[in-house]
Amino acid sequence: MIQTDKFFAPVFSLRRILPMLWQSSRKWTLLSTLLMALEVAFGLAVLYLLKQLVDVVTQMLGSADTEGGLTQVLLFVALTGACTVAFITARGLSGLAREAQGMLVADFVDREVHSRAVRADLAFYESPQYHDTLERARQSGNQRPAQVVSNLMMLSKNSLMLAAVVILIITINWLLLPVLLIAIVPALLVRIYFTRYLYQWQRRRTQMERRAGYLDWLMTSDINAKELRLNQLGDYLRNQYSKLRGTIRREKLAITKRRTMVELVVASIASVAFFGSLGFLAWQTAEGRNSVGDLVLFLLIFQRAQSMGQELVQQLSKLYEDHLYIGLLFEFLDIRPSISEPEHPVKVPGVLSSGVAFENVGFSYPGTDIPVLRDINLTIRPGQIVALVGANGSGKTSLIKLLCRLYDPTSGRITLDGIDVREFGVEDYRRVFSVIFQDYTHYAATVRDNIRFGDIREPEDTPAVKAAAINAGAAPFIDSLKMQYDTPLTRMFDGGQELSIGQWQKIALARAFMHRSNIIILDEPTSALDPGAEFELFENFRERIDHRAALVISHRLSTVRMADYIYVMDKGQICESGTHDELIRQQGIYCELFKRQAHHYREVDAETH
Ligand SMILES: Nc1ncnc2c1ncn2[C@@H]1O[C@H](COP(=O)(O)OP(=O)(O)OP(=O)(O)O)[C@@H](O)[C@H]1O
Repeated sequence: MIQTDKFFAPVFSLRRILPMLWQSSRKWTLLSTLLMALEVAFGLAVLYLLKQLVDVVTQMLGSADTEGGLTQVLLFVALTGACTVAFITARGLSGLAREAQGMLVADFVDREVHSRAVRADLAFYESPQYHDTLERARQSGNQRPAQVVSNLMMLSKNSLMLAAVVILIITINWLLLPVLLIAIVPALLVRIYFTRYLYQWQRRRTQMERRAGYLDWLMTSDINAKELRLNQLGDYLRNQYSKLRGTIRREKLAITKRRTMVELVVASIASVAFFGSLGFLAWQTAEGRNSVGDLVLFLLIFQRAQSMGQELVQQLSKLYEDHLYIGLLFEFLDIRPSISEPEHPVKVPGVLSSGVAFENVGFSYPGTDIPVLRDINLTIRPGQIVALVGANGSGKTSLIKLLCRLYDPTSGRITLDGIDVREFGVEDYRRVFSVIFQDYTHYAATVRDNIRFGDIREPEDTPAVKAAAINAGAAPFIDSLKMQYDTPLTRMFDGGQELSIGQWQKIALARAFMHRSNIIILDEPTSALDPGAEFELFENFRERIDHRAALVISHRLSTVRMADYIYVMDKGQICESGTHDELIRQQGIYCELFKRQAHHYREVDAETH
């Protein structure tokens, strides 16, 4: 039963492929099917006419009316020629239709992959399994779905043609049939065995291929170029890369070698079978038990049957291979976000009344049982500026990820105006926030788009872009750029300009200011800003963010000081909270940190006074 299931498995994957084809290229699918049918019809007609031709010639050899026979022969030759031309035309056009269909389907598959990729949980991006699944989906290729159907059509075509040829061969001598099977079946089994073997090998080697890809990126991308040169890592990385590729190459070559040897043996057996039959038939003809016409037909047909059989074998094994690889694509397309939409989403309030609250929130990253956040209770009220302070790895960024619902808490809950955030539609809820993360993106796009991406619903010429740039302190340097807001950024494409890290950070800040959200979240927003720029930003921060609520993470306590309320985190927990003055009075971790940072400034003050 399992074997039957396996055998028909490629057909089952069709259930998912056919709707895909229909959705992506209805017209070309119909056209290529029609042309393929014509190709089969003309192909069969050619075979039939060929048989008739041989019969007429054989009859003519034994009859006195050579002239009448000759006219008939010429008629069949002309008909066979015409059908051959029609066959070639149909074959050419159906190839064209298949190619057009293939391109459309490939684009459709790409769109599907991208749609899953942009909706997948952040957790997928942060796990190696996700990268493996994506890499395999990519390996499987966006052409596969179209290939499966085209192969299936070719398979049906060749099966029909082969059936016709087999009938012709039986008319010569039925004993030739097992010989034909010997020529075809072992080759099929060998192909299928090696297709599966190679597939399993490739599955095992996904991580190795990805590592090689990663090393290639390290050696060739601009981001790493500086470090690579100064640390002289080039040769080391090249060696690592060569070693990996060497292992992959050797293993693959070993499989190919084995396959070639086995295929050689199988092909030799098929040849022996063919020449054995030829000898047998020649002997039968010499003995007068077969006509010369039969021998001619055998020579014409048997080789053709053998090559058709080989094509059939190739298509069957290709179909099997496509089925295996398309499974990888479906594996990726079946990824569903675990951050799910509620069945009846509650509308997110336009104006917040009590704000956001963490209630006894605990969290571990998926796939680990190490608690990154424990027992977090925290509130951000409308209009309030809240700061989050803590050592590296204390859980500040993780807390933001939870707040924006990039992850859901493992325990406790987060509420917005008292409602559990899981009751809101995900996208609606995320619109409450505008965020800049530490590792914000440098888009290879114009300055305008880099800012407008904060709220892509705004039109291209929105004045909000300039307003955001002014608030972020980015406007002066943007005005000095050659094409101001239309300057393309990064050196990835022609005419692009690179910015300094601090300038990029100002652009990212402007992007966060662009979106008219209720709460602005800034994760280390001033880490690359010069002290002057930082001072300017926070001097009238409340006006800059239009009296909205803000959550600011910073290691610079001079920044943190202006917050209305401060939470201090340590090892995943909130260990202190209060206003700056309250925390100083508590004489705890915050006070200690503040004193240490202030100490350096006092020293300078003392020296200069
Ligand atoms: N994707 C992840 N999967 C598993 N663990 C993670 C992941 N991201 C972070 N962590 C772990 O969670 C803990 C908290 O990390 P987090 O980035 O929240 O700290 P942070 O306070 O923002 O640190 P920093 O000040 O260095 O930015 C760390 O121990 C880190 O190793």
